[in-house]
Amino acid sequence: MRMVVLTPEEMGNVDRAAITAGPHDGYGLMRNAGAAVADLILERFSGAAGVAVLCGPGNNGGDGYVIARLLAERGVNVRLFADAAPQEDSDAARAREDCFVTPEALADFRPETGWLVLDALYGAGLSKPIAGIEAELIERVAAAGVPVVAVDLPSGLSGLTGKPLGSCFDADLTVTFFRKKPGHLLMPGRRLCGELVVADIGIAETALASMDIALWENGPALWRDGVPAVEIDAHKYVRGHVAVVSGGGASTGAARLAARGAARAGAGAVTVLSPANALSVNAMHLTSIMLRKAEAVDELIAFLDERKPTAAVLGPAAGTGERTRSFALGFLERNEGLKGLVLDADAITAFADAPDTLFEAVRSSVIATVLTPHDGEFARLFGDLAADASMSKVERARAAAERSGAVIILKGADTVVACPDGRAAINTNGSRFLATAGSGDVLCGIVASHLAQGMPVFEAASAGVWLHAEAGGMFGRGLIAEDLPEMLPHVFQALFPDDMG
Ligand SMILES: NC(=O)C1=CN([C@@H]2O[C@H](COP(=O)(O)OP(=O)(O)OC[C@H]3O[C@@H](n4cnc5c(N)ncnc54)[C@H](OP(=O)(O)O)[C@@H]3O)[C@@H](O)[C@H]2O)[C@H](O)CC1
Ligand SMILES: [K+]
Repeated sequence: MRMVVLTPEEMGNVDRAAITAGPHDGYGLMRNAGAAVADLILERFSGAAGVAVLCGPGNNGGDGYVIARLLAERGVNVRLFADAAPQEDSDAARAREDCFVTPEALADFRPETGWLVLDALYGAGLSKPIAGIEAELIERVAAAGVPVVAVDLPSGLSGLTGKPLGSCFDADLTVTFFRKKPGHLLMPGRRLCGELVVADIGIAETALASMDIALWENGPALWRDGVPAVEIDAHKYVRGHVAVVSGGGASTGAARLAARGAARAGAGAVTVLSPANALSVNAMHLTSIMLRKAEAVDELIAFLDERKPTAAVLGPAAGTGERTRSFALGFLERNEGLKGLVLDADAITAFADAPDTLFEAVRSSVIATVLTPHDGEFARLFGDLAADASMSKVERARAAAERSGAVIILKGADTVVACPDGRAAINTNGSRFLATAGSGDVLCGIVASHLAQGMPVFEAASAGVWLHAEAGGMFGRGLIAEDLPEMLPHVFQALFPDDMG
């Protein structure tokens, strides 16, 4: 199943639609939410000496009152801490009335060893930084190192951006409802949530039917059907031909890593395009991958006319000068044969002084273009978006995609893929071991390979990011970039077990 991600605002719309459709009213959903969290606490923290429930003034606090009552009814030692009473006649007010545990002042809360803290201060309605006594209390809990279970979101964390607004709980377990929100998946939110559980609270799947869904957690369900099958009568050029541009004599490894990634990801043929001074070093290290001299753009054009590659990679250690700029524009001017282009690293930096030149070329090109910046490279092309701290990583990537006309792979521990049409995916299977030199070069090759095989661009980019991360995670500690292409067959075998033979 595709893993839909809802913004807090969209979740509010779903709540309202579900309440209108029935059978649960708002208090019914709140009771279901509270029951889901209480059950998890009983299951996971049965050894706790007690549970300190911290309630805020809104519906997140309302969930807290339900949880406090249910746990107390089951014989758990419960202390309840709350200051402001919920708004009269609200669901949270009903939950407080139905809760027989007497509230104590938040200022009196002291974390106790062996107890669990249940954080129901703020959730989706966080509207400003947490300050005053609540901020102090968050610091006390962190200093005591006691376990924290957060309702919906760790209080202080923005469900939209994944960034803390002032003080923020660092939870061991976060229980959210119906669907994940961007703040659960974007860093540092993903880390601050601890383990994330999505609980069913009785909202029907049909609540999503009328919504314009444009954000997903990246995973095979998003693109698996688009991965081209290898037909029984396939020949190598039917399986796509990827061209990878190499840098000069002392910087050729990056292109070979991309080329190897492209080959292992299924392209039938791969050619490295090399300047004259790097031909012999490339020749010494390539076997199944072809090699061709392309010193200047006329040689590139001749190669494209003659060999008709279906996708290309430009950027890894290619240099930031005129050759790279003219190659990028040369690729983008093609109107037949070439279906996809991945621009990375030096091909991004090469346009730092003239981003509009690149964007105009991308927008007027028929070639599906993917840009794969890390944060530093992103800032070189999209300085204003990078500097806008109010934007989430998803919003930044989407705005950049819309402006440039390219699919953006904004890399990091929480890589975001964004399409000019607004679709976006947040990647969550990233391995910390991927932080190694050359890893991004392999990613370019994998993405280009899928483009070369005819996969649509958003799916190709999302598949490439996920497969690359999965390969890194499967290898684990000790990973170097050379290992990534070699892990791909294992990743594919796990993903397509029927594809053997
Ligand atoms: N998603 C679902 O299906 C369900 C969600 N539930 C729970 O409801 C909360 C969202 O509830 P909401 O009342 O909208 O929001 P909060 O409880 O998070 O907080 C709103 C109140 O808190 C005030 N506020 C916000 N930030 C601060 C702050 N930093 N300091 C002080 N006060 C703050 C806010 O004040 P305003 O001035 O902004 O109005 C509100 O008074 C969701 O997270 C779930 O836990 C349902 O229970 C079940 C269904
Ligand atoms: K919370």
